[in-house]
Amino acid sequence: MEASQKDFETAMHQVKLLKKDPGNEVKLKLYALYKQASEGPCNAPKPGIFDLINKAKWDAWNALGSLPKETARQNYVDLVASLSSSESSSQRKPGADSKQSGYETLVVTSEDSITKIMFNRPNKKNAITTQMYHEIMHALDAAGKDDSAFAVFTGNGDYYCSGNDLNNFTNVLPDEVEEKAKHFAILLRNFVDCFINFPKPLIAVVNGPAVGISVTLLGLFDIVYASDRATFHTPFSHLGQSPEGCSSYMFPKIMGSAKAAEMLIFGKKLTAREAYTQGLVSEVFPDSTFQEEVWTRLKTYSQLPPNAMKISKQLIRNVEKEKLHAINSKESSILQDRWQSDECINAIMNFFSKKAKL
Ligand SMILES: CCCCCC/C=C/C(=O)SCCNC(=O)CCNC(=O)[C@H](O)C(C)(C)COP(=O)(O)OP(=O)(O)OC[C@H]1O[C@@H](n2cnc3c(N)ncnc32)[C@H](O)[C@@H]1OP(=O)(O)O
Repeated sequence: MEASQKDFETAMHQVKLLKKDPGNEVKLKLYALYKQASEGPCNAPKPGIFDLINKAKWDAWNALGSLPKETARQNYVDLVASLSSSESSSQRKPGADSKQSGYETLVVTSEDSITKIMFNRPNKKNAITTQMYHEIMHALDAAGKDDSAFAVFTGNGDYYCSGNDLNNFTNVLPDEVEEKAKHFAILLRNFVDCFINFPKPLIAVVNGPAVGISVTLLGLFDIVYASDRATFHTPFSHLGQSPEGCSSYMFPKIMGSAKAAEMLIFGKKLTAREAYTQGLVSEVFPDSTFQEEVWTRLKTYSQLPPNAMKISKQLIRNVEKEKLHAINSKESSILQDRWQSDECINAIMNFFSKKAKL
């Protein structure tokens, strides 16, 4: 299948996550393909002979001649995929129980055929920064292709995750608000798409309170285990925002529209038991034995035939995939407007002036 504009945008994000410098030759190739894919054949004036860097870039772009934009886009996506996958395989020893390097906001490990992706900003209650969104997308992409049976998300410290890091919205100058909102909407859509598309069973081990996007995404997980200390809170109206992560569709489907509305419109916080009763959580465990019980169970499940589990997950989920992509796109575009509203801007300012704690 031909690479879409969305694949192209995702690849552009992935390039920023490469840890190793791919070298000048590859960088020139990436530059040339990017220009060809976004602007078509080289139309810029040739730089002067002593302008070595710009001349090298111009030469690389010009060398692509009349290569169609779509082919350039595909080649760009393929090149980035090969750079990312060679980087992740060189970071991992085959068959070893390994902590994967290259992540700053996550701890990603592979053990017992399980890829564990742990939010790792315990001092900030695991709030998700822009960097963390990118690292999660990268980790999911790698986990979808590695030889693990399934992927598990959990949090380091007392929280599972406090949702979007509200600092993502600070330090934005008034004339940048519109552009930033557009940028975040694209990031959000790409981020949630990675969960919709994840091909293997996706499991959440909710070790403590969960807020915002870390809750809404649970509707796209296959199994959710929760400590009895966990709570589930989606304070979108308090923040002048609106639901994401496909929760506007998945939550009413899971718990019925009356219960979903209490959460998504009024921001009602659920206990783990309530979330279980409403079908968002598969099982609740006492906090004192949570880690031991859950991981023992997951290790047993991870020995089941991986292809059978993958196929079953896809059978369950794929019927609604297109619908979920459309819902994600709609939710992201509504949020793009919300982030520019006075309601939202005031709510974020209140959080940082500590007037309003959820
Ligand atoms: C690309 C953009 C995509 C956006 C997608 C849309 C997503 C939407 C959402 O996720 S909405 C939900 C956003 N989350 C919140 O509003 C939670 C805000 N945090 C709180 O209300 C509280 O911090 C708490 C209830 C989670 C925990 O309270 P408490 O136990 O009293 O701890 P502290 O408040 O002292 O927190 C410790 C430390 O962490 C910082 N922090 C916690 N959560 C966030 C956050 N979401 N964003 C930024 N910072 C956060 C908090 O400020 C403290 O920092 P400090 O020690 O003061 O430096």
